[in-house]
Amino acid sequence: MSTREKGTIAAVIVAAGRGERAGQRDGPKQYRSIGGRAVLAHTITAFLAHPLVGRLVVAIHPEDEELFRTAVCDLPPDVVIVHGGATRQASTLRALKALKPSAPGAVLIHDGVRPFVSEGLIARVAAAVTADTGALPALAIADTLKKAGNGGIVSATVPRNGLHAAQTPQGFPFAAILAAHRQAAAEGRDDFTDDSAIAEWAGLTVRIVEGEPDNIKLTFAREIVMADEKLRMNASAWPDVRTGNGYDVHALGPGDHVTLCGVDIPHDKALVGHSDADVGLHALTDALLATCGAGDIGTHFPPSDPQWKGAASSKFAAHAATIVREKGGRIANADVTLICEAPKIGPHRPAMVAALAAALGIEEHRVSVKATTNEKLGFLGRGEGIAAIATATVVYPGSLS
Ligand SMILES: Nc1ccn([C@@H]2O[C@H](COP(=O)(O)OP(=O)(O)OP(=O)(O)O)[C@@H](O)[C@H]2O)c(=O)n1
Ligand SMILES: C[C@](O)(CO)[C@H](O)COP(=O)(O)O
Repeated sequence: MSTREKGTIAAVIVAAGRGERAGQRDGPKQYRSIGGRAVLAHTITAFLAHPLVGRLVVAIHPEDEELFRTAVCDLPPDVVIVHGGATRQASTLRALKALKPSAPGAVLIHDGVRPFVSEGLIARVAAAVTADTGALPALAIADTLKKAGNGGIVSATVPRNGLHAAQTPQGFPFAAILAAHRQAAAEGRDDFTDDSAIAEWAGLTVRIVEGEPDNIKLTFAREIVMADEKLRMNASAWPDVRTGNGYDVHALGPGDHVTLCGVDIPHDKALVGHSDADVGLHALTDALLATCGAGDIGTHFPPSDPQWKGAASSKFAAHAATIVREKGGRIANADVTLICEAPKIGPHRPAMVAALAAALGIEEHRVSVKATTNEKLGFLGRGEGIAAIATATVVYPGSLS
């Protein structure tokens, strides 16, 4: 058993198959919707949200680029996408090669079509990988096993003692599994249905850890239907939707432009602040952090820290969005209201929406920017400053603790 630090394990998700056994009328199974999201989006979220997982590589089919972009639209930029090969084995090797430059100590290899992988299972497999041992989650066979001959006639009852059904994620010391895959490819072996089989063939010890009955592989159409029903039932039982709000104000001083919601607008004054003083992005950063009790902007970017002097505030909002995602959250809506007498916000609204969506890694239809004056009342009305309020709505899986 090994103790692992946060973010030190790499993961490969193979999702380049054609899903022939599930039927292809509705497209490849990894992009079919279960509980309102693509199967693969659920799987990727489970790994991105896991504290131990640092690097992530996803193997997709070259023809699925568009499907992938639509299904998994808020992917952090450091996730690597590779094109898979003709077999699961070939797809895995391509993904492992993409990980080589980052030289992780250990890697978990998972089927894109096992969307119910749990945080506990990922942790259990990761903990069982050592410098010279792989780890395989598996369940002891519960049914009596029959061998059938011609015409479905039973030819033998196979003793089930010691037999297990293999699951993923399977974990390995990275260099050893990459070498084993390379050796298998060099020797023309393309018949391995899982990575443990390749490791075993190459002489690496693989230890079984307890798998999970819920961690099913969606192989046939009926399993996709059942997965959808299960998620819909869970969601109607308790959707964990959280809202957070934020407020910020900065004084106006000498200058020739203001930066609001990521957009530079010519003005006869400038906002005064340690960073670029973008009140819209500051309020939104606080709103996002508030959805998961992660403090406020000052907790993460103290004004006393010289590295944030003049910083683009999009960095702050992007960091808050990463924290939300690490906790498994999906940003459903981000809403900012700017309060000022001038400059006029309307003409810049589309650019602001685009800038906020890009900073948070979400679609533009989830972003709203509004503006109002303060009816010439108070310090805002006298043009001494600009304020912003923001509301963020985030959907977290299960109950956030
Ligand atoms: N050339 C391939 C074949 C499979 N896979 C992935 O390996 C996992 C194994 O699941 P499986 O049910 O075998 O997927 P398919 O090969 O797509 O299914 P089928 O055999 O029914 O066509 C899936 O996530 C699949 O996308 C892959 O990345 N590249
Ligand atoms: C890797 C795997 O999911 C472990 O159970 C399985 O071996 C994939 O095999 P399949 O033949 O492609 O279903």
